[in-house]
Amino acid sequence: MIAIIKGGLPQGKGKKKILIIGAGLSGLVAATLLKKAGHEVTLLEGNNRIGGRVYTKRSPFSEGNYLDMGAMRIPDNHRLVMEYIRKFNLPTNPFLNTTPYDKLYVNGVYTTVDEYEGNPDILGFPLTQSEKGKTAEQLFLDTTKPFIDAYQSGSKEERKRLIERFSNYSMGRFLRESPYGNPLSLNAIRMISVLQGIEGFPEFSFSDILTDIIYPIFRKETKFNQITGGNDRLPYAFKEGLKDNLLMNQQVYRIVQDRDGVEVYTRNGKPGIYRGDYALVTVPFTVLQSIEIEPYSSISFKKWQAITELTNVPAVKVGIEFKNRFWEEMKIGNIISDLPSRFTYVPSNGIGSGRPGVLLASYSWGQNALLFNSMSKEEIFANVMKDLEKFYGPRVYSEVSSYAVYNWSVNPFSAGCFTLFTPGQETDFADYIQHPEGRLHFAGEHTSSFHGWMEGAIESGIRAAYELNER
Ligand SMILES: Cc1cc2nc3c(=O)[nH]c(=O)nc-3n(C[C@H](O)[C@H](O)[C@H](O)COP(=O)(O)OP(=O)(O)OC[C@H]3O[C@@H](n4cnc5c(N)ncnc54)[C@H](O)[C@@H]3O)c2cc1C
Ligand SMILES: O=C(O)C(=O)Cc1ccccc1
Repeated sequence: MIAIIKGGLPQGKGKKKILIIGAGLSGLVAATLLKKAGHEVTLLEGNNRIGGRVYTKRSPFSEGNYLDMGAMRIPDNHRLVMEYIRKFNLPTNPFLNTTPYDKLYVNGVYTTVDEYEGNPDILGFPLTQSEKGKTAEQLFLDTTKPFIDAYQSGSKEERKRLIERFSNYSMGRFLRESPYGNPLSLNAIRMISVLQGIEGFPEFSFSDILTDIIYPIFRKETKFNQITGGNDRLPYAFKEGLKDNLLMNQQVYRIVQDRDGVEVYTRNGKPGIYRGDYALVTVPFTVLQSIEIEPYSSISFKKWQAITELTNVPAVKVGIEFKNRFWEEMKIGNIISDLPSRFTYVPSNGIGSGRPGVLLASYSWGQNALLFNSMSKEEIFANVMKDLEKFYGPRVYSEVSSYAVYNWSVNPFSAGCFTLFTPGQETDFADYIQHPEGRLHFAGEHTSSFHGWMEGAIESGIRAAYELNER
């Protein structure tokens, strides 16, 4: 795939007219590759911006300040993302996924991560004798390390069998039943859920949570980057090469395919009908549920099941700009809490600049994010500020200058944040998610092996472009 990013698709089997639905990263990658391979590409974007779930918010923050409301961190082993960043010569800086000053606010106890790691019982989780003195990570590894070791050292086939063996396990069930031994108490599982960030979706697939979240995000060795100036500079880097192919504000509501081609119907502004030989659907399946696809029988039973059942978990981000970067002088880094704000991240850009800074004041996902569905943006802001006062004191009220809230569940163009399997889905219909159906092809992070990452979106865009080029 790196070779395709560098050198383009191999020679195809004749020029085709290809309609691409969605100008998120997967659609932009596929459109760029197919256009370069000589095909006639039309990219239909329903929103008034490109990038989809790569969304950098600059307003209402002061000049030069921003917050990545969607994709914010890029693991340094996400080779496809890093290759495109190199290709477009985009500047990057380290993303502070952890800092030496990180803190915890859990069970009413406010302490540093260092203090907690030196004495985990400081958080007051009522653990059994054998669990006392262990961190959440140690307790988690006690029960999962045999799986992680087997998965890491296994061949592709062995990994597949391992995933199949535990396909019906949620993270919660795996930790409760501890199939490799070392059963945990429910209080230990609570400690793991809060501190390993899975409190929001313990009943989702054990293997998906492990490979998509715990392993990449909470493993200390993983280093992260971000694009300086905002991660949306990556999708916008594709725009120049697609300006004659990209149609904005074209929300697709109907797709009709027949033996000779595909017709795509859009509304917004001027309604449109677009005809092509093939169509690439990159929208999340949650959104695809509201798009008519005809004839119904042109889509297989398992694909319809995947479209209907695949989950796009909730997520809410709250960015608050403060006049001074008081967290720097107070030496307070990122914070994990069991309060509604859940995760707080200090900005990784403008460190030491003395300029106003935008705190990712709250990042919640799964069930934790659902809490905010019941609140107005003003109420969400007030709730998060209440939490921040516990971390930094009442100065937060005099220092605040602006804020922005983004609830991905109410975004009509994603209806959620990222895909996670529920138990059993991986073996039931995972193979059908990316399968072409007649003249319709499918891309997007949900069709990839990196659910919830830009890497997955890019991987799927390249895979789908290759498929279409070969038809
Ligand atoms: C809160 C959050 C945090 C994240 N954090 C990270 C992270 O730190 N690192 C990371 O690598 N990834 C992260 N991700 C995931 C990453 O953003 C996604 O995996 C990736 O951007 C998905 O790209 P995509 O092309 O698959 O889908 P999308 O970006 O969703 O693109 C789909 C496009 O289709 C358009 N569309 C939808 N419906 C229609 C319609 N009916 N007609 C026409 N167009 C339509 C949408 O507007 C959108 O532009 C995060 C995502 C979220 C939401
Ligand atoms: O880094 C993040 O914040 C993400 O959203 C990545 C991610 C991917 C899959 C599940 C949860 C989070």
